[in-house]
Amino acid sequence: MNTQLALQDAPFKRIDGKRASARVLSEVAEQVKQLQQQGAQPGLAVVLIGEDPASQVYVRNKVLRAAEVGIYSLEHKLAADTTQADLLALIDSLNNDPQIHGILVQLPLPEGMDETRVLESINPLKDVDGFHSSNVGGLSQGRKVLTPCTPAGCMRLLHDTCGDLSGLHAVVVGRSNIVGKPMAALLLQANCSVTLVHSRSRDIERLCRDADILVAAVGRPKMIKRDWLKSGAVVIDVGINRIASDSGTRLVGDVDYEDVYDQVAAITPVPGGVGPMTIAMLMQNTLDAARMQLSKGE
Ligand SMILES: Nc1nc2c(c(=O)[nH]1)N[C@@H](CN(C=O)c1ccc(C(=O)N[C@@H](CCC(=O)O)C(=O)O)cc1)CN2
Ligand SMILES: [Mg+2]
Repeated sequence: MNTQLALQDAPFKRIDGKRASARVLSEVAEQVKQLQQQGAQPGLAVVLIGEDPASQVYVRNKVLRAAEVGIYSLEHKLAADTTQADLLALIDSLNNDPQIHGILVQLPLPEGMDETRVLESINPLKDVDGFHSSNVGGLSQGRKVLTPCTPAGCMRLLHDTCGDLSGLHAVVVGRSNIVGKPMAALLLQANCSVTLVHSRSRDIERLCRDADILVAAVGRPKMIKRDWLKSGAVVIDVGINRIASDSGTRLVGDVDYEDVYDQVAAITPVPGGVGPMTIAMLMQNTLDAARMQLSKGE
């Protein structure tokens, strides 16, 4: 097989997630406007428990982006010592609120809360994170369901960069429920041959070297080096790792960007790659959820 990918209108190696996310947001804004002209208004509830500083930033950005695209949003900030019963009661009220089409509970939850129990309590039709087992199952069967935002954003970047992915060998590093597993399912749906590698895999470097597309989602700063990649691979770096620097801390991915740059056909930077796509795809999911519910008269 020709290992050099035919890249789609991609004169630059650096895959610009900010620019791609702005395109998604402007498409969503246009479609929200059309819904509004029919008298409908998509609504999103964002629930944050506790005071994790990174989560606070992500939630603030979600609410800001919602306002920009015309989605009505409500932010529910709960104290770190909120009981699980109170959180479940809030989710129940949002499940029954006809103005709310999307519900998102920011992760990670405070220690002691049962993440599975909480995520399973969200109405799957309003599950704009795509984490409910009904949506996870639907995704693995190739049904059209609400899909986790980060993997959906990675797919959008890959299609923009490579066009058709059929027949390519994709290696996903990391098997989390939020990224690794849904990413593997989406790549399979796009007709890739998929290898999912993880901390127990043997000879990870050899497996990675066979990748046409490599998606890194392990949370280990700069783990993937030049000699892990074949020449001309396309690399999507989902890692967001804060490391110490001269001026405090800085963000780096799971891939050693500078080291691999000459080896790859295209690569997402950190920051400015996958991250901005996560929130843009959340807006897309909220719009899709609203459309689904409005068409069912819910
Ligand atoms: N309920 C959810 N919780 C979490 C999710 C999720 O999709 N749903 N994902 C992450 C956090 N996250 C969104 O919630 C998120 C992470 C990163 C970014 C982003 O834009 N990153 C920037 C850098 C930002 C920074 O300086 O920290 C980038 O990579 O350019 C957006 C959203 C875990 N929790
Ligand atoms: Mg892992």
